Formats: sequence, C-alpha cells, structure tokens
Amino acid sequence: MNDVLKIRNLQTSFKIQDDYYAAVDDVSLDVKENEVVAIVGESGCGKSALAYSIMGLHNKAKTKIEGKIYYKDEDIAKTSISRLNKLRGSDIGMIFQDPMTALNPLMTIGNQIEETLILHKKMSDKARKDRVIELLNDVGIPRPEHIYHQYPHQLSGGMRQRIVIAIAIANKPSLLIADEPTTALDVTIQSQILDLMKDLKEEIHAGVIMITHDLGVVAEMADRVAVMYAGQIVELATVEELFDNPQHPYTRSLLESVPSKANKDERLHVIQGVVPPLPNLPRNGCRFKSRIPWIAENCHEENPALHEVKQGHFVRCTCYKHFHFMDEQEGEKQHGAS
Ligand SMILES: Nc1ncnc2c1ncn2[C@@H]1O[C@H](COP(=O)(O)OP(=O)(O)OP(=O)(O)O)[C@@H](O)[C@H]1O
Repeated sequence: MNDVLKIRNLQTSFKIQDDYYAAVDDVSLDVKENEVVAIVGESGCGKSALAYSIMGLHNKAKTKIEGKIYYKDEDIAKTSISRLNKLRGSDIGMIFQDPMTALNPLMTIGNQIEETLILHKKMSDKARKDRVIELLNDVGIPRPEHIYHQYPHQLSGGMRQRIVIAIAIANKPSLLIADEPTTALDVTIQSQILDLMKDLKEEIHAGVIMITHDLGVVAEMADRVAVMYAGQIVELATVEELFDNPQHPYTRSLLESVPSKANKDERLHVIQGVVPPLPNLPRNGCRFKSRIPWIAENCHEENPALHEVKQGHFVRCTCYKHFHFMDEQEGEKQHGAS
C-alpha cells in the first residue's frame, strides 16, 4: 500500500502575546491508503492542532509551521492557499465534530453537497443531482429526494453528521481527516456512524486520520494508533499491540482509566493532573515526568526520543522501562518491557 500522507518533524507553534509556543512538536507519522490511524490523547494534547496543520486551516498570521507534510509526493506544509483549496474537498476530505457548525444553515442539503461537486468536478446539472442522490443513499439517508430540499436544522444530529460525511467523500478523497466525528452524537448513532465510515473507507480506499479521545472508537476503527501527550507522539503501534502491550506510562494510564468488565472490581489507576496550558508545557526532558513524580529522575531520558521497542512499536523516553503505578510495588505489575 502507498503512503498518502507522510509527516516529518512537524512543529506547529501559536503566537501567544509576543512569543510562539509549539502545540505540535516533532511529530512524524505516515498514513497508507486504506489505513485508519487514530490519534488519541487528553484535551489539549495537540490533536486538533495537528489535524488543522495538515489541512492548512490555521490562521497564518498567528501560526508558524515547520517540518514537512507530504500529501502523496507533494509537500503541502507551506503550499499556497489556492492549491490547498483545490486539495481540500477533493483529495483531502474533512469530517468535523459538530455537524451543525460544519454545515451552512442557510443552504439546502442538496445545494451544499452540489457545491463541493461544482468546485472540483465538471458535470451536467442532471449528473450532479444524480450524484447527490447517490451520495445520500450511500450514507444511509432515507428518502434522499425529500432530504435534498431540506435545511440542516430540519435534520437530527446523526442525519446531519451523515450529510457532513457525504460532503467529505463526494469527490472520493485519498485522505480523510475526521476530528472527533462521533463525539457530539448519542451512543447508538455513534456506532451507526462508525459502521458507515468503515464501509465507506473500504469503498474509496482512503487513508484516514481519526482524532478521538474515545478508546472504544479506537478499538473499533483503527489499524494503528498514535498516542499524543503535550504536543508529541509518545507511543505509536498497531491497535492490537497498543491494547495488548502498552508501554508508555501515559498510554498505560489512559487504558487503565477506562472501566471495563475485566477490571470492574479493581480500583482504576487514574493519574492525577492535566496537560499544562501551552505556555507552561515542559520543553526539556520527559514531558510526562511531573505527573509520575514517584518514578526516579534518572529513569527519564534527557532528550526523550522515540525508540522502536518491537517492529512498528515506538515509545518515547526510557521511563517506560521503569514505570509502575503509584500504588503498585515496583516490579509487581511490570508490563513486557525490560
Ligand atoms: N489558535 C490557537 N492559539 C493559541 N493556542 C492554541 C490555539 N489552538 C490550540 N491552542 C492550544 O494548543 C494546545 C493544543 O490544542 P488542541 O486543540 O490541538 O488540543 P486537542 O488535543 O485537540 O484538545 P481537544 O480534545 O480538547 O480538542 C492547547 O493548549 C490549546 O489551548
């Protein structure tokens, strides 16, 4: 499978007062066609900043982007707005969290989908309308001829998200970026939307970046997972490997803080604290260090790098080798790594 996206040493910094602070720092990541790569992490880790950087949606006057973002073989990190406008909506599709803000409240559903087709493809009016009806069918909208003439506020949240997906896939993109696509929906609708996205991905063979803080969504959708903390990828592995053999203390904390049938009688290991605000992020040493103060200083690397601990499984900082939860005896519950 070919890479549709190759990110190399990406750093995205925002101007706050007179200084720039990196919200995405030294991120390198590949996405192949027909592959779903999930990006997970708590609020403020830099997931959306990463997605917006790929799509070139940041306010250029207040954002500095360094590093490379190759869409196929073209570096789009610093390309022109007109080129990005051409790519977005045709080669690169986007699905945002809140369908109400992603849709234009003043335009009918039919016109909104047609607009994407008009911008990127030459078609007769009849062929365009036929394609819109086909897309509405593809995303499971009942009575598409009727919905074609309706406005977003006349539809439920789940139906609106289907419309957003129809717009994102209208031109059969090679790369789909979905930022919390089901967070605003209730649980039954969530799983319908995830099923729909899986089916559509199979159909158009797109590479997908799925941003989520929901590990259930990751388990259901992802082929590989990148765990982000404080702007950096701290662990990267296939979804099976990440769930079966998590290594980084942050990944282990994320997994241990999710209640499951297996651990229902156990106390959950919740690591205290939050991701610090951008200007206060630690820039030297292990960024997670302050949240695991019981791990000795000399267990952390001075300049933490990503280490390949197993083929395709990368972990940042050597502290993973020494980590245990605060209420565990050291060595009692060590995970695989030595
Ligand atoms: N335009 C901006 N200007 C200044 N700081 C920003 C800007 N956008 C994001 N940030 C900051 O960058 C950091 C990363 O934010 P980001 O929205 O990427 O996190 P996230 O992981 O997507 O969180 P969430 O899950 O809440 O969306 C946060 O500290 C946030 O406050």
